[in-house]
Amino acid sequence: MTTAAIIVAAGRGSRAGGPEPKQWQALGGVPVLRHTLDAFAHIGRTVLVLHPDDMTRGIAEFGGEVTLVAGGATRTASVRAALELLEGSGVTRVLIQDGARPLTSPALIARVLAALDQAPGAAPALPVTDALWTGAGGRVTGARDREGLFRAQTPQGFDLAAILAAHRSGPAEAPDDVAIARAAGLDVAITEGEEENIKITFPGDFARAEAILHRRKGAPAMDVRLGNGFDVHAFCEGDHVTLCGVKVPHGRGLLGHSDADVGMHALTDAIYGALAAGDIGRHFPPTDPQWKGAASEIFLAHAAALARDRGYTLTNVDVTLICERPKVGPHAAAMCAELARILGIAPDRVSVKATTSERLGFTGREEGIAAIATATLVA
Ligand SMILES: Nc1ccn([C@@H]2O[C@H](COP(=O)(O)OP(=O)(O)OP(=O)(O)O)[C@@H](O)[C@H]2O)c(=O)n1
Ligand SMILES: C[C@](O)(CO)[C@H](O)COP(=O)(O)O
Repeated sequence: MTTAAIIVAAGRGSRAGGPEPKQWQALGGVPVLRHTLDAFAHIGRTVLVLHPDDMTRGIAEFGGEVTLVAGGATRTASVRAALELLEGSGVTRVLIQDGARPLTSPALIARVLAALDQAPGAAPALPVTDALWTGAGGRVTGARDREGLFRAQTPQGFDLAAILAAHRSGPAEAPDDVAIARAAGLDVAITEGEEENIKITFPGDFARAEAILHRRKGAPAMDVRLGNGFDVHAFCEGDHVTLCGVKVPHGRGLLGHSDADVGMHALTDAIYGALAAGDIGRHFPPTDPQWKGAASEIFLAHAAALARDRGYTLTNVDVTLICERPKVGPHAAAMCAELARILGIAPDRVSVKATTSERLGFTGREEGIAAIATATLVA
């Protein structure tokens, strides 16, 4: 019996976002695909299916260890390309794996292979344990029986001749290869899947996968990130300043492209910093006229949403405003409440305080206000 792994990685990862398709993004310092290939290295022969645009990179990074083939417009077409390539190669069975599932364990692969000895198809799955509802318009409209329902995973293993024939005669598109196999009447055994055998699908899955990797390496599961931010705005003509979302009466205003909320800007940068996601200017360029006079709440809400999307919880933030005047103390509680509202966290996780610079420097000369901020994110 000669087995080959087929790793399909020709998708564009549109739901995961990021600067490049998810299979190329870093996980534990190397591309997601590196982990997936390593998990199947012991199988001996691997066919890696890549998007035509990625072939040059694929040859450079993995050319020496796998057979490369260009994928199609759908996952089904990508699998088919690899199956056709393997026909007549001497391979008798295949394990078809999502490139975006980097944490598949040797034990799970062994279970699929063992089940393949008894059936022409075998695939890992986990029973549905949560209650199942139907819903519409944000309301529960009914319930479904979860008995006998499973969440499908990969690798899905098959007799090569049987699954190739099923693909040739089957639907052009299907959710997975088990669906293709079943449409052709093949018997598919269910083997035990694993909660950690996740497919990277959404942005937050990267943080989940990182946490699993850390735990497997014996490192603490918790990913704690700290970011800092600093900002300065000069005084100008005006009758108030906006600080941490609160309008504070003052004999001067603050100069800036947006509403010049120096405290909120420092905090926004602290969150971007913790995420290693650049700074406020990268996400909201000052050259873009649409941000002229904008409420800084937009920037802070964006940074908080980015943190949530990546799977982080904002555990606390701390802002220090540096100015001689206006006096911040009487407004600090309102500022904390406003920041907490925008961030979607409890007010007791938000601190706003102020200090003077003892009349030294530009803040001491009352030429402007400076702010520093810290944010902690945990996944
Ligand atoms: N034309 C395609 C589409 C998907 N895949 C692969 O199939 C696996 C599972 O698909 P999915 O998670 O849906 O990946 P994408 O199609 O890349 O993601 P999205 O739907 O978010 O764009 C991935 O490893 C993906 O690269 C593929 O090889 N060829
Ligand atoms: C094949 C698969 O991974 C089984 O769970 C899945 O069907 C493919 O991914 P998608 O997110 O459904 O496109």
